[in-house]
Amino acid sequence: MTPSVDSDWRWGRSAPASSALGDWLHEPGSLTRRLRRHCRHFRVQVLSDSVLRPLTPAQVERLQAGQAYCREVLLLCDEVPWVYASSLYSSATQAALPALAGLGSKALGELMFEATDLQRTPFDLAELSAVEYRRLQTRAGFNAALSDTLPWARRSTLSTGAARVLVTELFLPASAPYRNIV
Ligand SMILES: C=C(O[C@@H]1C=C(C(=O)O)C=C[C@H]1O)C(=O)O
Repeated sequence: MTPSVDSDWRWGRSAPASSALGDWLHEPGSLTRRLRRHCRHFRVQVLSDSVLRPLTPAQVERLQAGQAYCREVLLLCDEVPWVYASSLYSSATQAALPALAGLGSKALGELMFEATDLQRTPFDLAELSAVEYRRLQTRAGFNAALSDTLPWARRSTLSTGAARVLVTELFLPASAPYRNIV
């Protein structure tokens, strides 16, 4: 696997103030839990769950050293893709949180947000260009047509005990933030 493409997105953006988009991008709780409130049927589609190599220097810095695993999913609301998410974690995290290996179609958040000591770093935001979005779709193997607004992503590191997971979430064009739904 090549390093995850989100490492070269233009991070560090500020979300539009007092907007539905800003509200979703800064959701501190489980995104899965919030999405479920808007869907009759919610599901996780696993796109890939594999060993990632080589790591980019930025990823080595944010993760513990050693081998890294990358899980990529789509979160679907009533069969419409609303979020693309990638989760990067090291072999040390895999050892500290063995349930990560067998997640399958269970949402990562339903595991991580059970932890009473869960901590989250501040959100880093990016607005993707049409080229970056198309490149991600091609590599990750999903199709969710762009609309008239460019999609926004957030990333932060979730940690519990010795486990730490770098979670990147991209709100896809059909999702609530772009339809002024909170
Ligand atoms: C971290 C969460 O889990 C969600 C589900 C994910 C998965 O199943 O891989 C990844 C990122 C999140 O969008 C959450 O619910 O906040």
